Amino acid sequence: MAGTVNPDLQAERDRISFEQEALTNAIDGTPEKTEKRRKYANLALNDPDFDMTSYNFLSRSEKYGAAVEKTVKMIKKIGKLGITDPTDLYIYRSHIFPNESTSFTLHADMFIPTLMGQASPKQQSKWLPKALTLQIIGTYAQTELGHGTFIRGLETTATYDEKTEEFVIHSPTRTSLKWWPGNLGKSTNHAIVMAQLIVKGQNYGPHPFIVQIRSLENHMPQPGVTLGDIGPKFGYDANDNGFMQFDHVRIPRENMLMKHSRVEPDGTYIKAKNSKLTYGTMVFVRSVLIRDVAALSLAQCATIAIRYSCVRRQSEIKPGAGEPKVMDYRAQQAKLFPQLATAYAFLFVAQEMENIYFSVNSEIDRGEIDRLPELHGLSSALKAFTTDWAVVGMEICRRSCGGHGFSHCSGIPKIYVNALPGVTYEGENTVMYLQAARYLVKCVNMAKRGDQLPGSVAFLNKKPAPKSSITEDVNMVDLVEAYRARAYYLVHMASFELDREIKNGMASYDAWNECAVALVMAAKAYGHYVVVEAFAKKLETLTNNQVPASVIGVLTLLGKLYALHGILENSGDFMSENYLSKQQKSFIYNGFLYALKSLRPDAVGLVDAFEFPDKVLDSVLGRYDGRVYENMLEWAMKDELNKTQVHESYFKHIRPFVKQASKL
Ligand SMILES: CCCCCCCC/C=C\CCCCCCCCCC(=O)SCCNC(=O)CCNC(=O)[C@H](O)C(C)(C)COP(=O)(O)OP(=O)(O)OC[C@H]1O[C@@H](n2cnc3c(N)ncnc32)[C@H](O)[C@@H]1OP(=O)(O)O
Ligand SMILES: Cc1cc2nc3c(=O)[nH]c(=O)nc-3n(C[C@H](O)[C@H](O)[C@H](O)COP(=O)(O)OP(=O)(O)OC[C@H]3O[C@@H](n4cnc5c(N)ncnc54)[C@H](O)[C@@H]3O)c2cc1C
Repeated sequence: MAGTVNPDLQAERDRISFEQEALTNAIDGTPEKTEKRRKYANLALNDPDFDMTSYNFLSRSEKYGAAVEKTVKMIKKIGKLGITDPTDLYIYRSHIFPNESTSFTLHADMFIPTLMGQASPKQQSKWLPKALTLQIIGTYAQTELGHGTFIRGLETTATYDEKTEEFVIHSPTRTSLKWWPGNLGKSTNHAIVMAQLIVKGQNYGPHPFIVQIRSLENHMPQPGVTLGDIGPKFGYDANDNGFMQFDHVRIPRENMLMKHSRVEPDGTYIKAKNSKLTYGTMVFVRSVLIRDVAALSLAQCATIAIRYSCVRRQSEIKPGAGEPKVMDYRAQQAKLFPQLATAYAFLFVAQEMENIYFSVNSEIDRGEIDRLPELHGLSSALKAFTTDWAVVGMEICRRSCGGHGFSHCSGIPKIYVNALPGVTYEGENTVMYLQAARYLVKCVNMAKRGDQLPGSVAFLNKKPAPKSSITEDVNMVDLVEAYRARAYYLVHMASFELDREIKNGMASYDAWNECAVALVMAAKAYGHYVVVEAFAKKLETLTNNQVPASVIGVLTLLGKLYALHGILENSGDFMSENYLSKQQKSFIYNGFLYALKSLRPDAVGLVDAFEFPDKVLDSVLGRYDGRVYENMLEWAMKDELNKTQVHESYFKHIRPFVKQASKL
C-alpha cells in the first residue's frame, strides 16, 4: 500500500527505548538549534521551485548546468527570505545541494572567509559588500600542477613594481599553473591567488592576492589569463575544478590582502606577527569539515545501511525458521554499529572543535596568537583522523548493503565520492598528521621543561598509570584513560625515536623523515584520544543538563562501543608494555558484544534521530518508509538506456554483425 511504512521498519520504530526528540537536540547541540535546523531545512525542502531531481542520470555538462541554475535560484531565494546568518545559510544550502557542490561553494567557503581573515579593514569594506552581494564571485587558487602540499614551493609570482605601484602576477613554468581550485573552470570571475611575493628582488614567500580573472560583462578570461576545467574526476562532477595560467597580469598594490603583512607604496615590506596567519582559511575549513564532511557523510551512510538492513531479509539463523532481517546477524551489527557510534563521536568532537576555532580566532582578532599552534595541531589531527575513518566507514556501510550498495540507488556512492576528497584537500592526511606530530613533539619538550600545556595537549603533562584499571564492568572513565595512556606513550615514543636519531648524529630533518611512521601513529593516537574524550565530556554535559536518562543510557552505550571498537582494532598499541592485560582485553571484547546486543533494538531510532530527509539521502535503500522493493524498478526505469526497448547500437553494430555471421 502506498504511503504506509514497511512493517519491518515500523516494528523497529515501535520498540525504541529512548526519547528521540531529546537525542536529536543533543545531536544539534540545543533544542533551539534543532528548531532552527528544521526551519531552514523545511524552507528548502518544501519549496516547489527546487525540484530535487537527482543528478544520477545526467551527463557531467548537464550536472554542471543544473548546479548553476539551482545555485542562482537559491541565491535569489536567500535574498527574498532575508537569510544572513552563516549557519542558517549553510543549513538552507545543504538541503538544496545535498552532498553536492554549488557553483559558488568556493566563494562561500573560502573566498569570503579569506577576505574576512586576510584583508585589512579598508580592503574588507571595499571587497566584502561586493562578494556578499555576488557582484563578484571568487575562488581560492592556491594549489598548482606541481605543488599542493608544499605551499612554500608554489611557483606563481607576484612581483612588485614600485613605479606603477602594481603587482605583476605570472606563471613562469608549466608546473606553476593553478590546478584544482573549485569553481574556477567555468563559474568564477575573481580569485584569491596565493603567489610568491617578490619585492626589490627579495622573495618573502606565499601571500594572498585578489585577482579579477574574467570579465564582469561577458565572462571571457581577462587579458593574460588562460582558464579551463581540469576534466572528469572520481566524483565532484558538478564542480568545475579548474586550471589557470597568468601571463604578466598587473593588479593594483591594494589587491594584496594586507591584514597580517603589508607592502608599502615604496616597496617596504611589513611582516606579519606570525607568517602562518596567512594559512588561516585552511585552518577554518579543516575545523568545519570535521562535521560537515566527515561526521554527516558517515551518519548518512549509516542511516541508509541500518534502515535497509532492517528491511532486507536473507538466509537463515535457525534452520527452517524463515529469513531474518540482516540486521539480526551479529556480524552485520559488528560492521554497522561501530559506524553509527563513530558518526556520533565525530559530531560531538566537531562541536568542540568549532568552539575552540571560534574562541582562538577571536583572540587572534585581538592580536593574541599564543593558541595558534594548538589550533593548528588539533585541527590538523582531527581533520585527518575523522576523514580517514569516515571514508573507511562509508565503504563498510556500502558493502553492508550487499549488491544494491554498489548501485546509485543506494545513495551511498554519491555521498562517498563527495566526502572522499576530504582526505586530500585542505591538506593531504598524512601531511596533516605530521603537522600535528610536529606540535606534539614540541609539547613533549615543553612538558619536560615543566611548562603547563593547554587544552587538548595537557594530557602530556601527567604520566599515566602503567596499567589500565579497566574491569569487567567497563566504564567511560577507564576507557578515556586508556586512550590517554596510548596517546601519551605513542607521542613519547615518537619523540624518543627522534631524539635518539639526532643524538646518534643524524640531521634533524633526516631524523624527522626516518621517524615518520612513529610520528603518524602518535598523531592518530592523539586524534583518537581527543574524540573519545569529547564523547565522554558530551555525556557529562548532557547529564548535567538533565537530559532524559533513556538518552544518556543509549548514548553511553554508543560511546563505549566507539571506544571498545577502537581498542579491538588497535589492540597491539593498548597491550604493549602490558598496559592492558589479556584478561582486560577479554573484558573489552565482551563489552563490545554486549554493546552490539544492547543497541540492536534502538538501531533505527538512533539513525532516525539524525533526521536526514529522504531528499537529502537520495536513496531507495535508505528511504524513511522502507519501501525499497516497490521503488527500485521505478528508479531504474529513469535511466536513458530504458527510454527505448532496442538501443540504436543494436541496429548499428549487433544486427549487421549477426546477419553477417549467419551467412558464414
Ligand atoms: C558556522 C559556520 C558555518 C560554516 C559554513 C561553512 C561550511 C563549509 C562546509 C564544508 C567545507 C567543505 C567544502 C570546502 C571545499 C574545500 C575545497 C578544498 C580547497 C583546498 O584544498 S585549498 C588548498 C589547501 N591546501 C593545503 O591545505 C596545503 C597543505 N599544506 C600546508 O598547509 C603547509 O604547506 C604545510 C603545513 C604542510 C607546511 O607548511 P610550511 O610553510 O612548509 O611550514 P613548515 O615549515 O612545515 O612549518 C613551519 C611552522 O608553521 C607551522 N604551521 C604550518 N601551518 C600552519 C597553520 N595553518 N597555522 C599555524 N601554524 C602553522 C608549523 O607547525 C611549523 O611550526 P613550528 O616551526 O614547528 O613551530
Ligand atoms: C576535489 C578537490 C578539490 C580541491 N580544491 C582546491 C581548491 O579549491 N583550491 C586549491 O588551491 N586547491 C584545491 N585542491 C588541491 C588540494 O588542496 C591538494 O590536492 C592537496 O593539498 C594535496 O596536495 P597535492 O595534490 O600536491 O598532493 P601531494 O603533496 O603531491 O601528495 C602526494 C603524496 O605525497 C605525500 N607527501 C607529500 N608531502 C609529504 C611530506 N612532507 N611528508 C610525507 N608525505 C608527503 C602525500 O602524503 C601523498 O601521499 C583540491 C583537491 C581536490 C582533490
